[in-house]
Amino acid sequence: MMQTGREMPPPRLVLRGMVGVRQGRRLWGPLTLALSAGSALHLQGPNGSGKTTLLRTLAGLRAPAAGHCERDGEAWFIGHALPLADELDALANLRGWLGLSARVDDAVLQAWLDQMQVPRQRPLRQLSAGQRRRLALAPLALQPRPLWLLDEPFDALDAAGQSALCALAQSHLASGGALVLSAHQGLPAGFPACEALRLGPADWVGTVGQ
Ligand SMILES: Nc1ncnc2c1ncn2[C@@H]1O[C@H](COP(=O)(O)OP(=O)(O)OP(=O)(O)O)[C@@H](O)[C@H]1O
Repeated sequence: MMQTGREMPPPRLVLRGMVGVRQGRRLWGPLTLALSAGSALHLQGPNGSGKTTLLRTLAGLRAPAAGHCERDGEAWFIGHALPLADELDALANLRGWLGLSARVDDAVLQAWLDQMQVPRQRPLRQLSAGQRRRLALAPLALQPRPLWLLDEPFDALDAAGQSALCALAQSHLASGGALVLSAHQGLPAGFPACEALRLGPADWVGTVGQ
């Protein structure tokens, strides 16, 4: 059956003429784009090109120098700095992090930590970098939100951790979510298809997805 515009789901994210500036230098934009449900955007560019700045702006943690963005529903922003306490164990950290929006049963948290092989009763400072990055996948796995903003999510993850993230992304997009991510090393083979956006101080107008 032919779909009319009316029956299409709303885009998960819309940017209108958004410009990012740091220290008086234009990093990117103006960016004008719509990211549809079920679609993924891969931010590309060398160190310092403004990928983190854009992700933080999309998360609402930073104002753009011009233009604006609209999100359809809540977003998870998973960046380099995580809201985790080094002296608490993984279980206590997840209770605090996820409990800010809705309580998740301890049994569910424990089962997930075991499945991801993240030690749950050791202070976080004793975990490896990869174990911490696995922990950072918990919100994505345990609390659905329509938009994911992921800054270098594959950093420090081994092959099994990468596969877990690929599977999460597949099911997120299949259920109508959308995501924007940065990834220096390219994306693993199992990751869903992404549109690429190379950042720079130039006009970029596009639609990602239908
Ligand atoms: N807190 C800050 N104050 C001032 N300038 C900053 C700050 N954070 C980043 N910058 C500058 O903004 C520019 C973009 O940085 P950003 O971290 O967004 O780039 P990136 O593409 O994510 O880099 P990388 O690939 O190295 O992670 C850089 O020139 C950086 O020096």
